[in-house]
Amino acid sequence: MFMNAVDQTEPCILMANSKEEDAYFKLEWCDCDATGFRGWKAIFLRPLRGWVNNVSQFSSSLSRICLIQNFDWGKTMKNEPVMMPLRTELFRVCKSSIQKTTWSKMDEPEGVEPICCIIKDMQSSNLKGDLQVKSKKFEKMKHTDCEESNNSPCVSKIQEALASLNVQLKELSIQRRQALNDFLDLKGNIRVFCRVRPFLPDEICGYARRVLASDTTKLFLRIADNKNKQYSFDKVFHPQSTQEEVFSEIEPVIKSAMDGYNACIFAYGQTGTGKTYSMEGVPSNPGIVPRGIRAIFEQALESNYTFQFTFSMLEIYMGTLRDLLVPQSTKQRVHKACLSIQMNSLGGIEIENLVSIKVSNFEQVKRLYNLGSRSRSTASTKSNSKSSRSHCLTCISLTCSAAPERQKETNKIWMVDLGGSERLLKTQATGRRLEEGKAINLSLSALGDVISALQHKKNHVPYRNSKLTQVLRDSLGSDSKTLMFVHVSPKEEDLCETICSLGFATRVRSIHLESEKSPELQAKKEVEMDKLQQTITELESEQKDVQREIGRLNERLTLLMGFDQSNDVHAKGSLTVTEDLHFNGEVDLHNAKGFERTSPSLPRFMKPTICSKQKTGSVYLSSTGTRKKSSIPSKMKSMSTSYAIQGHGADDDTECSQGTSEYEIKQVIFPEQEKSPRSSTTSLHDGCFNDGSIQVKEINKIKRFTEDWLHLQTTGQTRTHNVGGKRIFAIPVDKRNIMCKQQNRVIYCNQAEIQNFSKKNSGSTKKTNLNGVDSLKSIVLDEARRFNVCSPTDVEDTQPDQKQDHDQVAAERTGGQVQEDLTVLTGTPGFRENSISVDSYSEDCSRPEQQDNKEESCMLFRTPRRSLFAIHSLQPDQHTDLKESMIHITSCHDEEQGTNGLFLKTIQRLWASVLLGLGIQSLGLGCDFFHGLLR
Ligand SMILES: Nc1ncnc2c1ncn2[C@@H]1O[C@H](COP(=O)(O)OP(=O)(O)OP(=O)(O)O)[C@@H](O)[C@H]1O
Repeated sequence: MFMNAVDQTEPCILMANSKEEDAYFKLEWCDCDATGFRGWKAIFLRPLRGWVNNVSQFSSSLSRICLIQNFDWGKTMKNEPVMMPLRTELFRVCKSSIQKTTWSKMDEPEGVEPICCIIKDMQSSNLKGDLQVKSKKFEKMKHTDCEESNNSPCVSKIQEALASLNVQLKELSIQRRQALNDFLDLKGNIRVFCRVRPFLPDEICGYARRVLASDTTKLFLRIADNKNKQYSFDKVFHPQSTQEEVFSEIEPVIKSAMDGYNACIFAYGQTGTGKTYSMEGVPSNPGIVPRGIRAIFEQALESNYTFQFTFSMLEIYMGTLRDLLVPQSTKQRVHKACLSIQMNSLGGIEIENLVSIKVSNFEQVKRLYNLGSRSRSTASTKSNSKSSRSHCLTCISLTCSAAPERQKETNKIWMVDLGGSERLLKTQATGRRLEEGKAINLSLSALGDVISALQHKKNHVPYRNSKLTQVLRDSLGSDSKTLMFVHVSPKEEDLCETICSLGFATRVRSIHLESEKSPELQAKKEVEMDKLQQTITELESEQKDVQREIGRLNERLTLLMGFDQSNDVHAKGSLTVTEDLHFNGEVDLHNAKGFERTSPSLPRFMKPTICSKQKTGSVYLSSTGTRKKSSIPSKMKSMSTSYAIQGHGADDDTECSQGTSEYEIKQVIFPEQEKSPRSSTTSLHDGCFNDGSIQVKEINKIKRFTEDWLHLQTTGQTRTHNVGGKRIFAIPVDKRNIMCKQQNRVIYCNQAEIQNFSKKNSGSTKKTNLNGVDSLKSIVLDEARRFNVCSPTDVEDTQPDQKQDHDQVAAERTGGQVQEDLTVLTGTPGFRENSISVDSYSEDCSRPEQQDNKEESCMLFRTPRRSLFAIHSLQPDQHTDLKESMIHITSCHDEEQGTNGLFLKTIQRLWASVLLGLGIQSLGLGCDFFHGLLR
């Protein structure tokens, strides 16, 4: 018996009944382990079938429970009154078991008392002690005797219970994740479905011959009167299948994505077969994308972790990547940022310059999606009056840093509405339509090759053959989940296209066909899948129970302690995505290289290089807190402008990029501010600084500055310049008041003032002296950079021809008029600040397109447009930081004027020396380096 085993200080095996599965724990006597612990340790002995793979993780958490208690069981066993803590401990270790209403004694190892008996015993016995077990489910937590006059024992009990519940939740989550993954593995990580479109109202005619028939997994095609062909799929959706039915196949993949796996969902098929209908749906009947996104948010809310989501949308049009969330117009096409596909050190794909917007609820995504869809390239074809002429890729990226059991910290779901495959001979397309068709077919064929190679587990997977497969590289294959919906038309006249589509499907699904050859294997697989499905459902309901209990205890703790315990590490379980909602709406410009957030005060040479970051892996891991690059083109156009690609006849026009303006994006993210983008200076007041202090004024100045500047851009009065390989926004000085920086201040001045100023300083060709510009500026920018208020503008986003253009402009520079004080806001480290002559901008302004307005002079601001968004999205703690930085700014003002200047300068120098030393050390240069220098 158990007692005897303990008395004899022999290792003891306990049986815990959970889910009718056997879970064994070993209680091991430990004389002295590495931590100095002496006593009984509960060690997980055997994984639950198909649930727990990581035994060491599981056992370590159990061991930790013993260690937390630090209870020497060996010493106390002989003493009956102190049996209670031992039993409490067992109760805790096997807490998942106590939820069961029935306990079986099956497979009991001889001489071992099952844990269920101990727990039953505990329920009936009236033992002394502070724990009363009153019912089978969490009664310990529910009835913690808080009637005591002194709250602290009660608080500690709740905290203990919370800690224990959190451990339990984690275990359940691991088990559920594993079960789900096993389930999807059995189903197949690459699955192919077929959806048959119904006849459309104008296609229905009495003599239409049916060429398609289907059952749940097979599609029968009548290719001649006496010849049928059969195709197998994971599932076939017949014409009457609803969007809900289709989405039921997506749901497990969404769950898997919540567990940290990448996922990719495609809609493939001939033009006009319902790809967009499946992906997007219609307002009355939404498709996979809206349903999927809604499900993601719902699951995040239910989860006990905090998630961050970003949304991006792009299209691949004739082999070119286009950001659908970036405002574009005909003119801007020259300046628009180039999206380039990069791979980080961990093999993750990132698209440099792709705008990704932090989102926190379904409505935001919906509005962004609608904006993006409007910008898609569409055209009228013979088969579809609004045919998509590109592949449209929608991406939701999920980041959850506090969940080690997730597969990846950041993962993504791609939902892809592929361009319609078409037989060019049949469509008789010419001109641009022909080119578009060719490009689509080529990339679809490349996609087929990749999926087929993955299915056959080939050594070489030809990802590089198309932009589409390059973008999706990390979401196709390995442990990613891929679903392909092949759409077919029911029409007889589309038979050839249908055969082509089904041929594609067969190719990408080949491995499954092989496995289906054995019906026994298939039957076995199905039984196993049913079991796993049941397990998942049970685990999910258990998880919900535990989460509810955690929430309840947290509330109780809050009441007792008078503050929100959700910040407490033990109460972490109650945190949900809503926590993150305050920090929404930030336009997050992807930096594929994932620069980590380095201190802006470090000189550039001290900062880790990309290589060193890749070595340490920080490139990938810090991707969420990265410096962001700006890619938004400078001008914004009102929506609804469409343009034709030049050089083609009207018939060839492809509507694309219908001018999603930044203002529109802002409206999506900050609807409450949409009426007056210029007057929304109150949000910071609403945050922390509503005391009217000087710091607040400074913040408001900066905010006004960015807002005015944004306004200028919104009204199209800015242009971009390419200087030193950097993309820079320039603001022409016109008759309206503009802001400029002079003598350490952001000031507002009008045209006349600027001209006066320019005259005073005319003739000089001095370079911008940033040392003299002002400390305020650099500090503000440093701080801004730190919070991503001022996103770095060192975007290498110009096309090669633009770079050339710039070089030419730079060579033509002559003496300027606008001088250093009407100057440049400093940029990111590494920008050749001291070598930038403001002259270039005045010169630049005299280029042909600017000459129309002779009065115009130019100002250069390296502040990107996203500043405004980022300022709005500062979190309260960031406000505090900013406030501190403003205090710093104020002190710098004093420094220049006051008597403490020398002292402060000395401190600054000392600090710089320390940073220098640290930097050198971080570069890994030790004593040898210094000796080398001295030699
Ligand atoms: N399952 C369905 N039920 C009802 N209508 C459908 C269904 N599938 C497609 N349709 C209708 O068929 C028409 C064409 O569909 P859709 O635009 O989605 O095709 P597509 O494959 O995306 O075409 P393209 O490749 O040219 O963009 C639309 O009017 C759509 O509403």
